[in-house]
Amino acid sequence: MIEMKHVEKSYRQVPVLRDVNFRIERGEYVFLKGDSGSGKSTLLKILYRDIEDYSGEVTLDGKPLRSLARYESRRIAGTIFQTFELLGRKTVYENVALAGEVIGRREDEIKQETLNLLHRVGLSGKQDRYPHELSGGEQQRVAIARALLNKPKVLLADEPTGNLDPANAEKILDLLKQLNEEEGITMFIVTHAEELSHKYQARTLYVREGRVEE
Ligand SMILES: Nc1ncnc2c1ncn2[C@@H]1O[C@H](COP(=O)(O)OP(=O)(O)OP(=O)(O)O)[C@@H](O)[C@H]1O
Repeated sequence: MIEMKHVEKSYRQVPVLRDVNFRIERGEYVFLKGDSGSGKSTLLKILYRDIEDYSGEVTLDGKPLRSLARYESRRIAGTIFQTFELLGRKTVYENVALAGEVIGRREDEIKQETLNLLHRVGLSGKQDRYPHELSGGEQQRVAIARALLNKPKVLLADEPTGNLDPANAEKILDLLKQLNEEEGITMFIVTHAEELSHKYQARTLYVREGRVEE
């Protein structure tokens, strides 16, 4: 589902990723760890097409990443972030539905799926609230619903629990695990939450000295 071969990335001649090689199969639930500044976000940014100037080969869903248009790869791989990235002037419902509107999906379909997803992530009844009227954990649930609206095969999560207290962090990781098991969505999660991630006995990759190790 995700593969990197000999991936290298430098910022102004300073190498961050030196020779990254790994493979994640469809349906896996994988954590990505590493020291601060080791290159975890950089690696994820390559996958969600925020960084295009790297060398090496990246494959997403069996296709070379470079052969896919950005919008195609972003439909295959949804994203969530530490900072949630919700639109403050839009309601919960609108934040999620917008993901369908921008790619021109039918309104009735968007409505049904948005409501289903909000229920799925535990936010039924909060659809008309604004992000600032929600807890951090709830905001991250909105972001998860938004990321899932267009049925991605992979969810790329950059520190999804970084702004949450331990109890809410655990609930978010539980939800991601549930979505992985029940919907078969491949999960690739950057996390520092050491004590929490042990609970899942998940495969863990480490970025060390510009390489990825098991
Ligand atoms: N746009 C940029 N320009 C120059 N250097 C950058 C840029 N983005 C990141 N870096 C540097 O690249 C290195 C890797 O950064 P990256 O954000 O990928 O690390 P990280 O492992 O995600 O760190 P953290 O755990 O602190 O979020 C760091 O030394 C960082 O300072």
